[in-house]
Amino acid sequence: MRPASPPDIFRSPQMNPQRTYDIIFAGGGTAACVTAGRLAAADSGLRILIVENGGQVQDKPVHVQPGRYMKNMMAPEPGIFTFHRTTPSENLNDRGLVGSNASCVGGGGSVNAMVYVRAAASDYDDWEKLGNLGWGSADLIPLAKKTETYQAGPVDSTHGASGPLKVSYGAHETHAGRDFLKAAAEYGRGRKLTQDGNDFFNCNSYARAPKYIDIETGRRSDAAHCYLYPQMHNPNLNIIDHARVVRILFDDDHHAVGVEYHEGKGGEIRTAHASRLIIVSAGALCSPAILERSGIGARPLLEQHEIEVVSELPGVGENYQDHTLGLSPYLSPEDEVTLSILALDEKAAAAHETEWLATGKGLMASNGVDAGIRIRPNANDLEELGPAFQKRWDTFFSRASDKAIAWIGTYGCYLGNNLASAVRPSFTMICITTYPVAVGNVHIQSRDAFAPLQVNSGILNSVEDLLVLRWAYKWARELARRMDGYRGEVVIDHPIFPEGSQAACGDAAGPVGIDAPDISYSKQDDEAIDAFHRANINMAWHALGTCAMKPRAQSGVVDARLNVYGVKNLKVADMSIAPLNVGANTYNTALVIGEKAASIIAEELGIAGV
Ligand SMILES: Cc1cc2nc3c(=O)[nH]c(=O)nc-3n(C[C@H](O)[C@H](O)[C@H](O)COP(=O)(O)OP(=O)(O)OC[C@H]3O[C@@H](n4cnc5c(N)ncnc54)[C@H](O)[C@@H]3O)c2cc1C
Repeated sequence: MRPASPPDIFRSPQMNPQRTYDIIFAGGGTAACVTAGRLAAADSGLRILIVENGGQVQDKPVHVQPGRYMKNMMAPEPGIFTFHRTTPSENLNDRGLVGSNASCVGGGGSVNAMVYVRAAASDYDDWEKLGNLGWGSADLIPLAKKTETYQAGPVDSTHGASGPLKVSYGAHETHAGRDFLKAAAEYGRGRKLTQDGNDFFNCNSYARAPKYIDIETGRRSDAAHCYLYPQMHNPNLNIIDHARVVRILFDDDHHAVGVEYHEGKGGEIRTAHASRLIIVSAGALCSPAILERSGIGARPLLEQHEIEVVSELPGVGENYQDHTLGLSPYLSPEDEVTLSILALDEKAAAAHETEWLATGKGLMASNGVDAGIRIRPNANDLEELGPAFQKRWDTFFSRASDKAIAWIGTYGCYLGNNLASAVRPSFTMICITTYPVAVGNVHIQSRDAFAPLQVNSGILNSVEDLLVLRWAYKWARELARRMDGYRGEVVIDHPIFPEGSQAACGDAAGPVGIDAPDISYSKQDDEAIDAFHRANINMAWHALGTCAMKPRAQSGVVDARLNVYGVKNLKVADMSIAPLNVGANTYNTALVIGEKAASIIAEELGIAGV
């Protein structure tokens, strides 16, 4: 059935007075900006519309000044995130977690921590083995290279020289980053320092942490500013912001022909038409919701909400994965100025902003993350991880030497659950578990596009994931205790160890010696660590997998050309298509998916030069 009313899309001043587009993007986040930017640059005649839930970000300090990321984390400006409360789970002390996605042009890339970590080559090879021809590492690494101008070291077979995004170490190095690498070099535990921890193949070496910050300007380097906005002189490229897509519209032959969206929160419903293609790109939490509201999903769910079934795909919203985020803050010397100040003290932040405006340097040019390691256990570590982890190791990790069990790094500021603790200078050890066993799902609870989604994170449903967190907590604590700036633990953000425990936390006058014995943990101490994680752990906001690129018979939602099964002219392009997890923060992979989508679409539409 064709939509009845004609589209009305003249709201935005940038709008071109056209009523039908060639391509419409439902969601204007990371992948959408890459794909739309590439296509618009290659064919300026292509009529493209992006319908984005959030607002514009161009040159806004909260988005372009890297240090403002801290404020976004501790007290975000209203409207730049959509938060999703997950269903409480007994594995998380009956807590629901807070999932989030950015809500602005550029999506996660406009608000994220700018940490540059790339997947393992074997992650993409595993995707290809599922039947996704053209999605192996040999195809995707060149696309990762294409995204970047690598300012952090030599350009080589995986790092690019002329891509839109600038990647550097930034113009400000935190004490925590320096101390981490110094302690790691001496304490090491069999691991070495490397110049490049992000070549897709190297794993288990300490390294400086590159970031999506342009060393020349000190600005965040993101998909909106580097791919999309440079094309906005083109009147055929249009964005409607503050517009939430309700659903995709289909004709009688199941061709996607338009999108229906709310103009503003609860505002009028409008439609826009596309003659060639619609691309759902609303991120792993919201893309499945758009599909379900459009009649694509599991039949029982659609019928429950009285939605006409257009394509029965039970995999929509399933296979939801993320990483698990463990944070343990440590006290720094009293006189240390850390990034926390940018979130806590607007006057101080203003002074750092002035420096940033004049020089592009200083605290405001930093994301606070200067060192880390994609870590893989050795024989001793495996013994510590214990027999319950062994099967996971044997069946998953042992076969691929580039797969890490966690990324452990340091933030030069307080990141914990108790804002009041942020006033004392501190640094934080972060552990992101890379391939949790946990798999959850996300589904609509109503046809209303503003109704909360039902999100089951699955986090800590498996004991193996708890064991990795326990091991990583201890490992990170040993390193932290040897860092020059260590002055003890921020006790409230650590496990409550039993009275008399050798593992008890507290203030310290300074670091222990490099050769000091490691802390010995009793069985009760281990239980305290596990209890702490169940009560405090969150997800890393690296959602993926909910519109998985897999064969339809295996609960897949899109094929290797990103086409949604059972309908025509409809693709999905964002982190939701990742069929399996990647062992890294997900921005780099989202960019790669955007590039891959651009090349697939260009090929199909006969556009050269993408
Ligand atoms: C706070 C935070 C910090 C992070 N830090 C890092 C990091 O340091 N390094 C890293 O590698 N990764 C990081 N990530 C993850 C990374 O940013 C994401 O994986 C990536 O941006 C996902 O890209 P995407 O295209 O799949 O979706 P997104 O970039 O999330 O884009 C989806 C877009 O769709 C829009 N949308 C949703 N629903 C609708 C609708 N119904 N109608 C219209 N528009 C809609 C959203 O507003 C959003 O703009 C972080 C993520 C967050 C949230």
